[in-house]
Amino acid sequence: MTKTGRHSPLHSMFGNLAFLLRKSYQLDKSIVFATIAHIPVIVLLPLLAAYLSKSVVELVTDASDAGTLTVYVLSISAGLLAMHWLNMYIGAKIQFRAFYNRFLYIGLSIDKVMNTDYDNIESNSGQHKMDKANKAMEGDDTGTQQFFAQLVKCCSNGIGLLTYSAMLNFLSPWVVLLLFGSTAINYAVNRAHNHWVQRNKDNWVPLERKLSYISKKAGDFEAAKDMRIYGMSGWFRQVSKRLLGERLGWSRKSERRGFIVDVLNVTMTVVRDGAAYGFLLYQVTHNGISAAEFVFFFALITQYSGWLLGIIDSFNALHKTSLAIGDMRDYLDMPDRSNRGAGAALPDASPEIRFENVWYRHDSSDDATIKDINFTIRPGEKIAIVGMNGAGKTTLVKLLCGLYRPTEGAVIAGGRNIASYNRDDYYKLLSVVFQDIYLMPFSIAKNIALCEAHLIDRERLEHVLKLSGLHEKVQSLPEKEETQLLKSVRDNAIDLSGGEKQKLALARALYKGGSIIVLDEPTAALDPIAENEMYLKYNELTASATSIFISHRLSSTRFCDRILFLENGRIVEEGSHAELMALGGKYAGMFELQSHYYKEAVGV
Ligand SMILES: Nc1ncnc2c1ncn2[C@@H]1O[C@H](COP(=O)(O)OP(=O)(O)OP(=O)(O)O)[C@@H](O)[C@H]1O
Repeated sequence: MTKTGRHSPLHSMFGNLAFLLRKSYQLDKSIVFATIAHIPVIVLLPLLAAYLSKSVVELVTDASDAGTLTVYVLSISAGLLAMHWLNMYIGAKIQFRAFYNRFLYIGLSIDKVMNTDYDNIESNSGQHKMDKANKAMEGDDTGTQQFFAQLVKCCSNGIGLLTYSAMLNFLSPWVVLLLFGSTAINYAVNRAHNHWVQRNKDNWVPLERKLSYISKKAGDFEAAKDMRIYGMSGWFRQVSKRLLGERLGWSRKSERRGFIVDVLNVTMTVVRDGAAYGFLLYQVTHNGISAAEFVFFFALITQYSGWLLGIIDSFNALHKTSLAIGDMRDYLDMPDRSNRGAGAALPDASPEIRFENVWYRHDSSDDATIKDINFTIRPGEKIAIVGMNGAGKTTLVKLLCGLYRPTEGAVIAGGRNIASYNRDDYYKLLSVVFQDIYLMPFSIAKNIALCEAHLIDRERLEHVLKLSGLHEKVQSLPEKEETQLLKSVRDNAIDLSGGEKQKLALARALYKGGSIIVLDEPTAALDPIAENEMYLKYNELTASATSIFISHRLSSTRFCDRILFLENGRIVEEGSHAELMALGGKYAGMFELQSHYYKEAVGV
């Protein structure tokens, strides 16, 4: 949808600048000091040069001797050279620190993405905020890196402008008025253009996100098989071409407007300078100002337009920077609704879990995914949740984990609403194997223990490797549990098969030793022998924990104490395997359907 309506940024320009100054002062004081030191140097440099020209003309017209002239010129030139060196030194220092600062902000963004509430980054609005914020941090030309250079330019241009205005006032206030008035017009035009860009960003940021997804996926090894077998490359190219076309359409609009703004700026500058020089010549011919004064004022007027253009450019750049910083703040300030402060004490043993009238609706959906769910899992009880694809099983697990907050109702663990626990404390209770398994380019040991090598409990590691069925495989590798994973990142690494990854994820959950164990389709990729071994060991795996087992293979539910059958977000049947079979309802129907093929195969 195209949006061209006006909407104001949430943060004011000065609010954003104050934020960045304050934050940068906390993170890296030296950049703030370098910025302050750079401003007077930039203002004094051209003034010194103008003064040098004026003095030389004065000495020549006063017929001073060559010796005085040489000493004078040499000393002012030495001063100028020293100022230039200082200017370059501080400029380089600011550049380097700004680069470093940008990485500090990237660090803040990484902290945010890793720590903010899960639903903040899963939602479309959260993703959108993250994309816009990343634009303030990705690359040398972005808000967080450019801010200090632009601030230096803006302040030095501002101070230069005031100083030169005061001096040109001696020549004529009309010159100052002419120079100043025309600048105000330039500024207004540029500001309107920047606002247009900001207002319309929402039209192209989603396009860029899609384009970036396509370029990532096209080069992603994981997608390489499907790309080839399903001949997706032509289709990808078409989608990419269409998106690029839309994106270029917006670029064209923006460039066209930018071009008109540039033409206006240049025209105003030429007219302004022409009028000022004309006035100066008139003063020479009619009011008899001296040659030295002419040279001095000429230099001032020339530099004045430099300050003026500089102030327009740097103020506009600062304004752009501020908008980008506003985007970053919108993202960094995204509030967490979960409890991040002191929370209730965690239960000592495996807790009772209760869902009380729980409803959940995804932001992007009209219908609720979870509808008025009520159930209790006793401490240490083993529950199976079954149901068709999309019934809401994983959503239920995310609610239990506190990754989603119920739209209505409450999830109770250990007698308390889980919202009353500190969020990160509560996570300590949980050992979860999700369907999508996340491996990192570290050793197998680190992938299981998720900590530095010296902190790994080796006995525990060995134990969980055996329990998860991965021990034999690990022992067969030359470097055993120190074998590195992810070939796409490390040369000396290996990749695990789908089933081995699932075993590793189980080992990770067991190593953590949470008192609530949730296994979401943990056997989907296991061979029948490995699957059977896991069922046999299930009591040992989940000993002393309250556990939830989600599976489509209904044979697996027999070792659970109770089964919840979920359909369209509601629990429609509940009981032990025997009870549900006796009921002859949906569970029994599904079980019969699955076992039918096995019976047929063995001729039962
Ligand atoms: N982030 C989301 N935004 C909108 N809808 C979602 C989101 N995540 C899941 N859904 C929808 O919620 C419904 C339940 O999804 P869920 O993953 O809980 O099902 P499931 O029972 O675990 O399915 P499966 O057996 O296939 O794993 C689905 O219809 C799905 O499309």
